[in-house]
Amino acid sequence: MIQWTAELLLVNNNYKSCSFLRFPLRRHPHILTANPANVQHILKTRFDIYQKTTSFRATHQELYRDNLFLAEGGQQRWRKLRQLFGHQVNSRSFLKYAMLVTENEVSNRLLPFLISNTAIVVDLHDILRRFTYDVVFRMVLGHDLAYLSNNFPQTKFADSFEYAKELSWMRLFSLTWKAKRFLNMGSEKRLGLEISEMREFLRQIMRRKKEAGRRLLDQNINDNDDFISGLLLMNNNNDQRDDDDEEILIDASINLILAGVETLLAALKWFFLSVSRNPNVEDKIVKEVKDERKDIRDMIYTHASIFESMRLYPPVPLGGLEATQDDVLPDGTNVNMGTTVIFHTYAMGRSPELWGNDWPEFRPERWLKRTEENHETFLARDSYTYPVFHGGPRICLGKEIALAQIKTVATAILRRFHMVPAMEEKDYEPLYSSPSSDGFLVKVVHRN
Ligand code: HEM
Repeated sequence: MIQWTAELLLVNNNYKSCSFLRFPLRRHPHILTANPANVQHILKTRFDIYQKTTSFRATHQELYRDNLFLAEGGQQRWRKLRQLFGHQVNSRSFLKYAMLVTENEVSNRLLPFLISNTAIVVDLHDILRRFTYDVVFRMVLGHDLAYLSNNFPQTKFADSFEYAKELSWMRLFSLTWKAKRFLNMGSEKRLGLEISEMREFLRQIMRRKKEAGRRLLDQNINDNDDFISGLLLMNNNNDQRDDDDEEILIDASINLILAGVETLLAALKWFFLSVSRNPNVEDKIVKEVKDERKDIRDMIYTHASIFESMRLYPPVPLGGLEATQDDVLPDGTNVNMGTTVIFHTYAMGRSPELWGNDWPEFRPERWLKRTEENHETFLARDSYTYPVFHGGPRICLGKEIALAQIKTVATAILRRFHMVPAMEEKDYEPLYSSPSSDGFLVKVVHRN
């Protein structure tokens, strides 16, 4: 679906929006676009009249509930939640904590795991999936899931989380989900059970956090700067919190875990895949990350390579927003109220008009420029030409953290290991952490 809609846009319709794509049996028409001016229009200029789609909100209501992701942009509730999340996510203590957790998980779990599994074929997708759960869960709740380990443990939370996500998505393609929900049967019954399990797991952690009076959950690391502890701290009367507050904190955790796990996993997975397919790029990254004089922030070639892999393989390939009023896009396309405008991030990353005829090449150099003093610097693009992290008032809140985390993992791994793909090239598959994913098989080889 991602590939053929991208071709539809880039090959048949070139640069214009196409409004003929109507999904059968759906009441609302969809417009596809790969035009940065249109993207800027819906994400920023007319932000107030473009909302999360009615179908997405209906199908994902039980999973996200009335929290940041589904709250309508422009409305008071979203603004309040955005401010609350933003205050916490962008605080210095949280950033520091997020990086401490990432470094800790890399050195204590990921690297030892890879060391004990060198020279055999492993599924990097599964390893990174477990790793990202551990990192994000700890960042959000200060709790150690211990999901990445040599005995590949099951974790009820991750299983329920992934089923709940998949079943919510499947509703978009089902004509009978509302009837099944009413009758509480089949996939709807299962969805209800998985969400309850997930929430109960989080509820127990919340209670332990409160009971412990925010004592450290993990003695190895200062685990009280996590996202939820920060929110609890904002309210001095923790003990007075009632069950409603507890449910809101559970909603907030689910929203942040959903935002972080899949995207980080997809970004890491496709980064390693792209690098392993491009030995010239890998050599340059290795040279940079092995240079002991360089701080991680100065590793701009690695930084550029991360942006380049997300250009070709964006963790979130499409963004769709529904018009709440009639409108006209900058390229002249009429948008009737109720129409969903989909901006195609994946297609945009493959557009010759935006990236030149060498767009299929994995070439981090396109993100670098030389200054007059002959220094190489990073050449950023605006977030409407490169909407990988969304753009406008609703831009990804975790962008800076995510980039620092990807860089930390990338440098730690590539400094020591070379990943040799042990499977045929596969197509881009945007179901990032689906339990049914057939993985990314590699042989982990020690450098030197
Ligand atoms: C490479 C990694 C990441 C990418 C590519 C990414 C991309 C995105 C995108 C495209 C959106 C908009 C989604 C939508 O509204 O439909 C978004 C929103 C968001 N992201 Fe990220 N994200 C990443 C990592 C993270 C991480 C690690 C966190 C958590 C710390 C995070 C937190 C959020 C939040 C809270 C929102 C919702 C913002 C709002 O609705 O106001 N993201 N992200």
